[in-house]
Amino acid sequence: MTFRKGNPSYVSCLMKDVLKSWPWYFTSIVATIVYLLMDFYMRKMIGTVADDIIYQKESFMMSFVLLLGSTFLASPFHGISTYTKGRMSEEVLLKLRLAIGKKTTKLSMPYLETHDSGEIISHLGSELDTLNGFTYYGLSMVTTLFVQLIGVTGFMLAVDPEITIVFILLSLLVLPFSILLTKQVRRNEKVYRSQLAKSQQRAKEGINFITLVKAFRLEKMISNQYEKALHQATDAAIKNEKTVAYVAAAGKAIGFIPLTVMIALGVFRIFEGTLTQGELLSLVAIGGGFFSWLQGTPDTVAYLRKAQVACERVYGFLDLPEEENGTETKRHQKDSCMVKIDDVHFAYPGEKEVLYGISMEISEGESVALVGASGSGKSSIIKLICGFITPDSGSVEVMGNPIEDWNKEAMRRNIAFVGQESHLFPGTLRENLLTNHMNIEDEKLMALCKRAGLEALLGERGLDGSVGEAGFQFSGGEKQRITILRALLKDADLILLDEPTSALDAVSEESIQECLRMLTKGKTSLTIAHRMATIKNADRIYVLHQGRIVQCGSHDELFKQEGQYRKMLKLQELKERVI
Ligand SMILES: Nc1ncnc2c1ncn2[C@@H]1O[C@H](COP(=O)(O)OP(=O)(O)OP(=O)(O)O)[C@@H](O)[C@H]1O
Repeated sequence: MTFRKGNPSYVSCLMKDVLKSWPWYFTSIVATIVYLLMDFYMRKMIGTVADDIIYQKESFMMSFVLLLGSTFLASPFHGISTYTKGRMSEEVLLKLRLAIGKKTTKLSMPYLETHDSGEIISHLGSELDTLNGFTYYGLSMVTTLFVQLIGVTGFMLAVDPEITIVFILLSLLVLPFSILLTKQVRRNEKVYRSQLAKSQQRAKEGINFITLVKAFRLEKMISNQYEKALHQATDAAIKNEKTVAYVAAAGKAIGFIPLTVMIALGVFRIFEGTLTQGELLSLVAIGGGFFSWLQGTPDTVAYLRKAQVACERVYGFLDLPEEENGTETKRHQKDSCMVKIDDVHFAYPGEKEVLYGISMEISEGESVALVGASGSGKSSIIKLICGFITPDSGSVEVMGNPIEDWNKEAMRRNIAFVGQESHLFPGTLRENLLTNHMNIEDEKLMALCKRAGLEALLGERGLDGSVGEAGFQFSGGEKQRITILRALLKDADLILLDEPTSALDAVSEESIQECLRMLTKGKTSLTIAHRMATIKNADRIYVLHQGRIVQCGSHDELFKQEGQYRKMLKLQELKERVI
């Protein structure tokens, strides 16, 4: 996709994309121009045939053949113009859809965490539809405007210069009038688009979190928010419809002036003997056709303004800064520290600092744990290692390379992550397990699934059975075990676990611990754990308190110290005894 960073003229970006489909675009323009010229010629010939009949000229047959010939010849060009316009629009649309999809995966995490996904859905939906309409109708109208003007002027001038000049000057009054009166359409369209996006987001939340919505009886809240956004969108759309209606009505009223003046002048000239009835008929046919086209301009200009907003929103989205990526091709430097974080300070945009001078190391093959109260910054450290967030100061090295030098996709190929919530993608069980397009024999895959306690599941649907939308058909424990197997099959060098058992009960947790042991065996791992018992065997434990590392050591070392670790352990033991 072509777009220039920071350039507000996104319409020119759309034009560049249109020009990439230049064979279709130019064919459509040429076909439209030929069609228009033939149409004007045909209109002119109507008057000539009329005069030939009135004055019983011998040229009647010839004029009649020319009139019929131009009518028949014009039609295929109209067909070619329609097809090529459609073809070009679809090509542009496909490129934009692909670019939006790709962009979504490249946006920075802070952007995705702070923006509604409804925005992205609206870019892919109604905004692209508007752009499609623009490339199909609007663009050819704008591009052929001059041909219309020149064609009309030329053909009419050939009939009668005086009437032509009066008619064209009066007709052109409609253009500035349309541009001025449709100014506020753009403002309302912006409100319409953003509120529509908001309503789509609310609807999506209602569907995605249906269990939560029903359990907490949030239906009313969600539907109120949905309705409010939808009403605001509709209000803005209605305001626009009103403006367009006023402008269209006024355009029609003003529109009759040039036509009436032309007919009056023409009749006067017929009586004067300086114009024939046929010539007036030609003038009315050409001018009338052009004028019905020009009368539609208020609608067209309003539509172009809407398309401009859609263009700004779609290309503005494509112009958003992407996740920072190193340009060098880095590889995992064996025998170097897997992770080295040195004096890192970090604050989320517009928030106060959440990490204060964090320093930690994870050597190859080590199993390291991170513990701390909720909100102490554990997940933020994982995001730092994955390159989802960038430190404000200090440095992060992953697999022997400064994180800013890594191409993030290449780096993450070496990292497997299991988070607090598991998610299955629509598709088969096999597709959910083999994310790296790797070839693994079915027997081996089945054996792993059995070890992970997924035997019953396999029996029912096999590896190629569908997991359903978002894995709704699976229990939390089953989904989490599939997620862990997915990480295991990735065969990554570094395993990051962010409380993978926090959402499960003690019984499910036990079955998952076995999967986790399979996953981390012989690998370097960093585990965030809320149950202290699960990380007792870690080589090293970092204790985080309000964004700072306050203790570091093995379980035995930390247990001997009077500190945060011991406090947390005692608190948990107490809780478990009460339970
Ligand atoms: N995207 C974000 N934007 C702004 N603040 C954030 C964001 N993500 C986390 N925070 C804040 O940063 C702090 C640390 O959050 P973090 O998720 O790292 O803590 P945590 O120790 O993993 O917590 P928990 O155990 O509850 O998951 C918290 O105060 C949190 O509110």
